Amino acid sequence: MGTALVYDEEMTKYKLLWVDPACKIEVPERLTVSYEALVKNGLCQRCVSIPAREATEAEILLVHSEEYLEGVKKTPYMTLEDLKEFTLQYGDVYFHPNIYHCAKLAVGSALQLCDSVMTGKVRNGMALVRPPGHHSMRSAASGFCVFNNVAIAARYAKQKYGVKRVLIVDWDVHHGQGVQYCFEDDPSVLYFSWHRYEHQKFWPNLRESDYDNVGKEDGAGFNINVPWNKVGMKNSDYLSVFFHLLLPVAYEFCPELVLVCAGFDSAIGDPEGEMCASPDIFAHLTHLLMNLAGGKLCAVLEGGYNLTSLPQSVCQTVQTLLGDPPTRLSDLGAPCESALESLQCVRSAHRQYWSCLRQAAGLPDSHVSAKRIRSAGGEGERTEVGEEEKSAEEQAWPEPPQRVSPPVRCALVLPGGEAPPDGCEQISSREELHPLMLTKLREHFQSELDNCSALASLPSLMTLVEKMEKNEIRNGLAVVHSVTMAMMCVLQHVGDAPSSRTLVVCVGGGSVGSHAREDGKTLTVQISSEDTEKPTGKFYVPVHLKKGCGDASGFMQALLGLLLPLGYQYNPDLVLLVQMPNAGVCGGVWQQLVGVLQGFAQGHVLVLMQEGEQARVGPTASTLLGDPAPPLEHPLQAPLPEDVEAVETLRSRLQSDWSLLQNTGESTA
Ligand SMILES: COCC(O)(O)CCCCCNCCCN
Ligand SMILES: [Zn+2]
Repeated sequence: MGTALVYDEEMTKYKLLWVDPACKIEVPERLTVSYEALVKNGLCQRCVSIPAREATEAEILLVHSEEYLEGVKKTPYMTLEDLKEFTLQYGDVYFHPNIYHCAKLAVGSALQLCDSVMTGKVRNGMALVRPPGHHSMRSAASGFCVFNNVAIAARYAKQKYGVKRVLIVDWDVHHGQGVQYCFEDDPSVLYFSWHRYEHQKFWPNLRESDYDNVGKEDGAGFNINVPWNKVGMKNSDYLSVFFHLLLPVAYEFCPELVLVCAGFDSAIGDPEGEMCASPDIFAHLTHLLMNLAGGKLCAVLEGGYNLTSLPQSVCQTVQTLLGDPPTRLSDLGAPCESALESLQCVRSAHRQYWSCLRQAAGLPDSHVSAKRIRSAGGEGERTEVGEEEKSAEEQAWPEPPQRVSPPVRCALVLPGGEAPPDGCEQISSREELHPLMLTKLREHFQSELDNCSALASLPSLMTLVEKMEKNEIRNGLAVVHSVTMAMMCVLQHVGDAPSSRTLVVCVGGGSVGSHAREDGKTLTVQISSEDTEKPTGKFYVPVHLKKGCGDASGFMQALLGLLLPLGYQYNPDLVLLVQMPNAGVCGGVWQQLVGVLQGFAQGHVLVLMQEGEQARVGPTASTLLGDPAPPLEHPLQAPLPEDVEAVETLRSRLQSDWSLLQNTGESTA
């Protein structure tokens, strides 16, 4: 299934007609440079083009009041003076004779996108629209917004398709107060927003944009505000909030549709955000949301005012929606102190609503200290010399690297005679194993080697690895006689390269062999129900879950809160995912794991399975081919206290080596 792109150049045909410093950044060129970049990068042509349409009045009234609509309806016929007069009643917004028409097209574009995804015409998509929407309220325009495109789309999806749970992720750098007001008492719509806040000193300067606004009445817990109290937030700050807050809650919420208020003023260079995240961060934010809701994701443009970083960010988002592998993010450091304080405040404010946030017993309740932080204005900040002097416009950043999709997406090594699933290539080679490799294997696997079939698939496996190294193949799956033998072969082969870094993920118990050396060429994370005898080290992380991989919530907690931060910070060039014999991992979680891991190493994921576990070849191959993992069962049970304890213990032990594991501020230590 494809990716929809909804765009109509009519929405470029309105602009600011008078002097207003607050509004001059919202220009038609925002849309044209974004669309032209999609065309230039050949992305537009790969999308399914869906026409915009005008929203009907009934659709607009899903969110807005009659009197507000009646007022806006008059603007096409207003003189310039009347338009100015009409505008004065609202904040940081302007009207134009054609803006009502464009606002209806913006809503209609979001609804067209929604229809295309909900009817299965496409898997996901993006609507490039203006005027944006997330600030507009039931009876008021605000912040360049006239109608609340995404809020209307959420109500529309619930009404027309009976969607029971909608997740709205607002990564725009401003708080979408219009969306918050719309759904704050509604438990069927989970609204998540991060936003520049600076202790209420930043627009729209609302007390209710702070982290302690968790929603009201039945909606308590379903409104998540992450205030950025400092500018200069980076990729690691954004990813930390995804790993330690948004993703665990999103998986527990188990949405049937994901809507993104895709504002790109949170990227580097933007005059509004003054943040420092690179445009390719949106490739990863999109990727991390794509396995929710069976992949049903609708991204609707909100803000973004730097005409260089905006199109780059739009292209990064669309390219991920199309299934291209995200770029590798290098030198991800620790989240900054201010981000950690905000993260900790939000987690503690929401702990009572989400079982995934239930911390290990006994950890200090950080709420009180957070109050102190808020009043004190949060000292102790990122003070790289020189960053302050540069204005947003003066910021420089590298063009995001090309994201090339290898000619073959997925290749399989299967036991003799088996046919590969549709869409996959099969690899079988008759070459002999390299003598040195044979010697190495004899050292460790004398007994197995007597069984001649033990070596059968290894030459093919080596060929597969070589093709991945040459980027001829993106990912692969091998069904072998012995996964530990195959693992050693692969690591022996890739280990020769000087700078190779392999993330080894072992699902299930059993010895992972001596490869887990401490030279940094591998980082092994083993998730199982066994207490492995190997001690935890910086490069060997045994995650002991009471029910091993059989318990979805424990596994997801380990995946999101441990494996993802470790993997992103390690930044491997290959991911080796090993299903140990009799791992007992439940299907849904396995496919989530296969899906999420493809965000690393430009998608170079190699899955090893043992003969006899063939049942999983089909589902694994479909996820490797880019099909979204099916949703986990709803509701996700609360993680076992022992599992919470185990993950927390590992995090506190490892976070000095792996700072992306941090999710609490020092200030409460
Ligand atoms: C949904 O609209 C997208 C948006 O969130 O980017 C709108 C921002 C309005 C910003 C209003 N203050 C501007 C002050 C000028 N420095
Ligand atoms: Zn914004």
